[in-house]
Amino acid sequence: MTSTLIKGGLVVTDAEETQADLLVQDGRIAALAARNSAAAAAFTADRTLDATGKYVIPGGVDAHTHMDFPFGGTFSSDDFETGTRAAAWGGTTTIVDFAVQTKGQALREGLDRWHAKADGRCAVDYGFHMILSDVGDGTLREMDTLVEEGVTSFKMFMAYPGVFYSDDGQILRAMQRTADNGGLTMMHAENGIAIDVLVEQALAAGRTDPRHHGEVRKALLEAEATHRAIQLARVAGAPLYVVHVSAAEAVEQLALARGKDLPVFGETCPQYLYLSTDNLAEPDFGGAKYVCSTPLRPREHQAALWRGLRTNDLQVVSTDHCPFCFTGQKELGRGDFSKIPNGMPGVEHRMDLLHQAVVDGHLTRRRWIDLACATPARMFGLHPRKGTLAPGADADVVVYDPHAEQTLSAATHHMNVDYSVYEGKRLTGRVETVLSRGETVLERGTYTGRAGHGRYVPRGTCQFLG
Ligand SMILES: NC(=O)NCCC(=O)O
Ligand SMILES: [Zn+2]
Ligand SMILES: [Zn+2]
Repeated sequence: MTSTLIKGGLVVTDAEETQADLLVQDGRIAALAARNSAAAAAFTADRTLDATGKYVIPGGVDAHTHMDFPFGGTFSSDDFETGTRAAAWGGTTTIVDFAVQTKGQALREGLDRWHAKADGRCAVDYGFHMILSDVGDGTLREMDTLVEEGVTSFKMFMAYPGVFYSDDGQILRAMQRTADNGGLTMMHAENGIAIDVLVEQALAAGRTDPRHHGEVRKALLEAEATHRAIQLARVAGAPLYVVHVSAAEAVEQLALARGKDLPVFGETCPQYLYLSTDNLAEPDFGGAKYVCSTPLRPREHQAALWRGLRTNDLQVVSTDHCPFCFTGQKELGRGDFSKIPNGMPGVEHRMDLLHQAVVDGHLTRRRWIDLACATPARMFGLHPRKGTLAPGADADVVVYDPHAEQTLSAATHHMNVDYSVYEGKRLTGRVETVLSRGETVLERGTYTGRAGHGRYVPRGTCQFLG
């Protein structure tokens, strides 16, 4: 395997920023040395990448994607091949996707199915969480085996009754199991039973447009479920990670719990930071493009999310990448917003949108890398192999041009979906070159990766727990 010297850039990790050169050998980071030092002068490699004026950062870790995911009678439109290629374009070199337990099935069947979907098709490395949708004695026993195998996190849903929903008893049992086996419960925190009542009432009153999706999925019902999940986790003595937090009131619940030193963590996504209920109200059924759950909120919620990211009441930004084409998929919900498949595309743009947050003064550069690389790697047992630039780590490296200008558009993105939720949005900063385990998958804007390069990564347990 070729060795690569990345020279002249500003190396940014969650811990420090240094003018340093970085040597990659055999797929790993071999060494870092300060610019112009004797150690740097001694570096030799088969090829040199000039990163002058650029940042050299760890490859992104997106801990929340849904490739080829069944929802609302259809499947998300990116499979593992197209979705991980788009991830590579955007500087994300590891994804953690959600394998699904179908009702009546063993976890093993669901996990095997997800391995079959991904095996030999990925451009970048990947791991799996497991969605629990049928918690009984067998499922509880299987959770222990999965943790030992490297599937160390389990998503449960307080939403979607009749589909993925678990009741409080099932949630408590699964949490008790993780208290013993070291797993981490990831919670979709919305009161789905109450939401379904509001959905029924809205449809009966003729309120069928996409914007009503946002109106019935109330912030208070996200906050209530977040509060309940935290109390159940306390009773179980288990840690909790709340996914796709969008409501200010839910951030408040996380902050209260963290103020008590409870092992409670939270994730938000770029769509909640940049989009709002204004998008859900776009005419001619255009709002359907923005239907996801938890839903987009009124703009006022964004300040609480940015603050939560700064104060560490929220620790991770993932994408919840779950794209459905407008034509033929989102359209399933014309005349009934509850039939619009939930989810939106995003895996390609997370690193750039968070860099824009640095440009806009919401985050520091190191916090950008912390939220997008280091903390998701630690949260899901991948650090220091992933999420940082240190000797011995996988050489997942991005050369990032902080001055390049770009305009996001469906015409130029690489995700397999026929619209962009950020159509026309201008960003400062762009991924230039990407290495995945030392192999170049993107070189100055030309894709050089291949399906099958990406490997399955078994994970350890959450590294924030004592
Ligand atoms: N978020 C969403 O709308 N779709 C994907 C499934 C989930 O994460 O709840
Ligand atoms: Zn969810
Ligand atoms: Zn999701």
